[in-house]
Amino acid sequence: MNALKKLLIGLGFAAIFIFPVVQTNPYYIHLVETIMIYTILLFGLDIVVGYTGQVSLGHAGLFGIGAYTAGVLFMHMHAPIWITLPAAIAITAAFGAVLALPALRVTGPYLAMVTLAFGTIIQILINEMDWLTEGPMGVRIPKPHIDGVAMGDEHYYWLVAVLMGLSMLVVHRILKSHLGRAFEALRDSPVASDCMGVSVYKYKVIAFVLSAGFAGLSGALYSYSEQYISPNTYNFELTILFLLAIIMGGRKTRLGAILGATIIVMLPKLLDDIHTFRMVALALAVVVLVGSLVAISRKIAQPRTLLIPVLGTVGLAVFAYSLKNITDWRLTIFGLMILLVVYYLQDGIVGFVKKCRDLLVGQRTMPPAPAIDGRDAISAAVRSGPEQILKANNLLMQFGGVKALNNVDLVVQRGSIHGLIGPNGSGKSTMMNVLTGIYVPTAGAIQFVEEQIHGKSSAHIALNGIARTFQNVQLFGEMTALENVLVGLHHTFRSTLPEVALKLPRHSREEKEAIARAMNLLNFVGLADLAMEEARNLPYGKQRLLEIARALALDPRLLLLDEPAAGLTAPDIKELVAIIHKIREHGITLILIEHHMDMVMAICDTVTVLDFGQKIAEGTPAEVQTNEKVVEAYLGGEAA
Ligand SMILES: Nc1ncnc2c1ncn2[C@@H]1O[C@H](COP(=O)(O)OP(=O)(O)OP(=O)(O)O)[C@@H](O)[C@H]1O
Repeated sequence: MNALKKLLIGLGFAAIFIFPVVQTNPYYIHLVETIMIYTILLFGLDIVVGYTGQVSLGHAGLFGIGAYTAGVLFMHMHAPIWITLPAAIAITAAFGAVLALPALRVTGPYLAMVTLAFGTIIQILINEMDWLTEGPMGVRIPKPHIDGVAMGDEHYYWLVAVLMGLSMLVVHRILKSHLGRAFEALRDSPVASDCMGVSVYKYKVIAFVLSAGFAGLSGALYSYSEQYISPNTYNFELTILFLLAIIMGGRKTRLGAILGATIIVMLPKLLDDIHTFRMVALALAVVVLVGSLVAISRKIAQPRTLLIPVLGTVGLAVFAYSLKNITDWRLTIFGLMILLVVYYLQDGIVGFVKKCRDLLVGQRTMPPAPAIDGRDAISAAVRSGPEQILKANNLLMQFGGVKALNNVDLVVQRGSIHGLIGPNGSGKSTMMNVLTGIYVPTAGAIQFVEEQIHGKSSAHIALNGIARTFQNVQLFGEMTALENVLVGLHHTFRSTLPEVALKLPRHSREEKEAIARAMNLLNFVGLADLAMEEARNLPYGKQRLLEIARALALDPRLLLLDEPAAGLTAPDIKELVAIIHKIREHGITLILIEHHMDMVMAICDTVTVLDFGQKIAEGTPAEVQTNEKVVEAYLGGEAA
């Protein structure tokens, strides 16, 4: 974080703290307090929605659990706030775990469906369980007492402000750590995450439980703030508002959460009064009109694309001044404004402002890459293991009637480069997927080093020494090259969530060591200069090299390269071949799938040839090249 950003955050918090001193009207103090309480929930929701890319429709329910934990503990036991807040966090996080553990086992929209049902059930339960929650009557809960004296409104406001600041710090630290990188990686490419030893299921659950914890804290603070809670508050509409707040503010930014909370709290209030609404509509129209004129004059955008937002906002302003009464139109206007923002600002307001800044001021320069310390990037341990490092027996992989692998045996010698070739559809990629646990073979066994690995998860296999690259590059596009390699180094971190949140020495040390190691790995494949560039912006050839560096971060004994030269230019292929030789010199065994025959014949020690899922030949490149079956099946045209 640069000095200017720190200064702005400091000033922002100073303004929040001074607010109740300069503005003593309790109505406004309460409004800002509500924004801060919602912000805490949105910090957590952004972990699930923005970082892991899941949709939760149950955060209003979780918010309700937090509120009722505080309410019920106070009502039945007169528990003080220092008990109700931690209890709300723990109980809501536990509910989050109960929800997430089954829902996240499967991919797809299950989390959305399960959380939707959960939100509804929670509201019904709160209503029905009068013996605990007083049902529709609701629960009254006074402001917290300290030493027997009730806190004043300002003091409670400051407590909320401190807790929001702490939440922001904790969330920021988590998201900048190996945990945050795991969340982001699993959204960008779940299959690559699993193959980097970062279990998609485990980290989705962790993200959801964390998020639920923040919803619990937010709910408990809300109950003291409102001093009365009832089941109606925690409805589906509130869940949608929370989601919209993330989308409108901008995902993956703390400022986006603050902005989103401000919008969902303030917008309905602004629409209460026709004069305020007119002013807002006019200001919006002027901003959009001037912004569009600047964009068109600088040739940043086409007039055609800006027509609808300009007409929409100008139309809204005209409509505002022609209205006599806003009451009947409130919801429609609210919905239309949200639609406009969601449709036109897909990266949210923060994302839009960043884009405008980049366009008007120019892209910001890349921050400098961390230093390279010159240590060997590859650990010596990768050289160990039995002579036959991989033994696959009678592998059968059946998809319906298709036998993608039909009783294939494969033995790979330690320290060799083993080529796997065959015509399109012969089963090479299926073999990679079976070896890395993406597919569980229908029959057969795989022994890697001393362990039977068939049926084991991809993350387990990755952590036990088999790394891979992908035929279609599977990088974590929104992360930098350095962060991509750091995901590969996830297995080197031992620090726990509290250590990350409190920034304890072990975590700082691990992060420093991982960054140094990642820089050495990037240097190994010649990408050190591009360490701070986002992976999606790298040229294609460099992306393939980055995948190799990321795979090497796992300290693999066996590295599987799936068509690494596909789509590369001749100089890129030369660079790639040099890197493959270097990897082998370090003692790492390689399996190489390639269609570039000259490359396979030049660098492989042994070549296995597949055709229609069966092994038709195996031997040295020279033997394979002259094998009749191979010539017929694969090299037929060229040989002829
Ligand atoms: N998930 C799947 N479901 C159904 N069929 C599959 C699946 N994966 C592979 N196959 C089938 O298995 C066969 C082997 O495919 P595979 O992708 O392993 O071949 P390949 O040798 O890697 O081909 P290419 O060189 O084109 O990548 C093909 O007939 C393919 O359609």
